[in-house]
Amino acid sequence: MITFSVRGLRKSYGGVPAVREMDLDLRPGEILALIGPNGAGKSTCFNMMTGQVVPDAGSIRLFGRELIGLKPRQIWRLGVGRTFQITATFASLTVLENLQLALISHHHRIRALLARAGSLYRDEALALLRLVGMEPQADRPCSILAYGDLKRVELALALTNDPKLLLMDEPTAGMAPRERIELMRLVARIVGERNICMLFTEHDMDVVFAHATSIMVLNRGRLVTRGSPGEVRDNAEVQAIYLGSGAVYDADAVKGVA
Ligand SMILES: Nc1ncnc2c1ncn2[C@@H]1O[C@H](COP(=O)(O)OP(=O)(O)OP(=O)(O)O)[C@@H](O)[C@H]1O
Repeated sequence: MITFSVRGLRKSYGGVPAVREMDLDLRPGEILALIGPNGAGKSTCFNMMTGQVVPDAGSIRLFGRELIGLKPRQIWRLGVGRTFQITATFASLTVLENLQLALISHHHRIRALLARAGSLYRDEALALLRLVGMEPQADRPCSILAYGDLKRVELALALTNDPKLLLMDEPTAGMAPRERIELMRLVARIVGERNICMLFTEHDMDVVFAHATSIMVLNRGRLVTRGSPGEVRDNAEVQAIYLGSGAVYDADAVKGVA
């Protein structure tokens, strides 16, 4: 069964192609890394999938339903969850309140918010915080959280719409190596348990090769290759792109992956 499929996706800015003819399929349980040097087109792909950028051509389907033409909010409601490179929580609200707010929005209950704010979706919010290991910090303001903890709150926020596809834009950026491993293990567990699929961009090759089940490489808007971590590691064009771009491509990062 295919959860998410993209065909012939294209986007140019001022006549300059940012993404040319992108195709991909995602199945439940799959964790696909979208990698490539700066300017390869990764963010543009992401933004088209979430409805923030309108493609010039192509098709983006979730369970066969066309997403192009829908507003970001409609796409979110259909089950595409997203985290951002920059953490996007309300700093003055507590961890629990942030989760409740997202759940209130998901259940179309913003108007009821003023009347019964404190108790709305509290149990559901606590369950999601438990899932990401943040329940003990539920009552702390987000502004005083450690960065890694904030990323886990963000992951919980991305799960409030019960996503079938989770999009994560550089999920581990700014995190310490140990925190990166922990976050990605948590994500992999959630993807497995909920039988959903995940697509992520990432500059850290340690994270990509350790956690992706498949990898897609873009360069200047063009698909270079797609395959298992082992296949991508051995691809001569991929090695040339990374060595030529000056981007970090640490051969040790992929040792033992085949
Ligand atoms: N809003 C925009 N207007 C004009 N050009 C854009 C716009 N957004 C992206 N581009 C161009 O499209 C190309 C792809 O950019 P994109 O941000 O998708 O790449 P990326 O792979 O995400 O890069 P990075 O790793 O640096 O985030 C680049 O040449 C970029 O300059």
